[in-house]
Amino acid sequence: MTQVQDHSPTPQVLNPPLLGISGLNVYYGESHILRNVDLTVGQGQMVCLIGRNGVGKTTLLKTVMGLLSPREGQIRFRNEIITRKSPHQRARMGIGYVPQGREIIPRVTVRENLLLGLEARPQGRKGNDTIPEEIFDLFPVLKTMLHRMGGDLSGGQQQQLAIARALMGKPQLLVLDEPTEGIQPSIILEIEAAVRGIIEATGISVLLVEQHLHFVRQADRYYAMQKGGIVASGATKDLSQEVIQRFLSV
Ligand SMILES: Nc1ncnc2c1ncn2[C@@H]1O[C@H](COP(=O)(O)OP(=O)(O)OP(=O)(O)O)[C@@H](O)[C@H]1O
Repeated sequence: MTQVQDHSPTPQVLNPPLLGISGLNVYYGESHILRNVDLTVGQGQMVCLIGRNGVGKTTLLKTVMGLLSPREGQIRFRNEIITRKSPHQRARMGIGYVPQGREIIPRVTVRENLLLGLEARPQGRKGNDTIPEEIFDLFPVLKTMLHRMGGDLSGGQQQQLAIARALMGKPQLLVLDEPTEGIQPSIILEIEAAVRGIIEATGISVLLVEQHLHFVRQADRYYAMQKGGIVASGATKDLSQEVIQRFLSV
């Protein structure tokens, strides 16, 4: 397997990473899915995980969120070992998650979907919670739809709602699983711009699974997966045609 040379400074040298994954091995039953995965996300960094279908990208994100338990390895967040913490604990520590398929609740309003995101705050929800204006600055379309049912929104609008809901918990790390899957090209650009806008406005970090090259290029660094292992990594500005052709379906 070719290893792509990584000449960018490792984030650990500059700062302790916000998220540090080492030696992760994850199984579904006896199927060995993730193999010795190491990955870091620095403070304020956007990191993109690329790879073909079925290589284990979603499995890795689910393990970061605590939805799957690794057989071996360690996950650190803000310098604390979180490998055995529950998804709920991780959310309250500051990891926001937008799963593949978005998981918008169809029969409650957009407003209520957004307020559910407050459950991830350490103090949970109060009776008189409101939606901060910054959410609508990032996703103006949601302001006009607050009283619509979540299920009545288009795919692109639901994706924006899912990201906005995750931001309601004020995460330090936002984990996004293929936010542009099944979404029309003009809306992909809006989502891309919003994710960049979130990083610029809040300084949070992003770990993202993505297939669209234009979006991948917005990230600072990439990790490429094959058969459950990381086989290449580096700065996205150095993404070669070879890596693009091997790991992205462009
Ligand atoms: N619940 C499950 N039980 C058993 N095997 C599973 C389960 N979910 C996923 N797998 C297998 O684990 C492997 C990795 O799947 P995963 O969804 O992590 O891949 P992926 O890279 O995210 O792909 P995609 O882009 O298609 O979502 C695949 O071989 C898949 O068939």
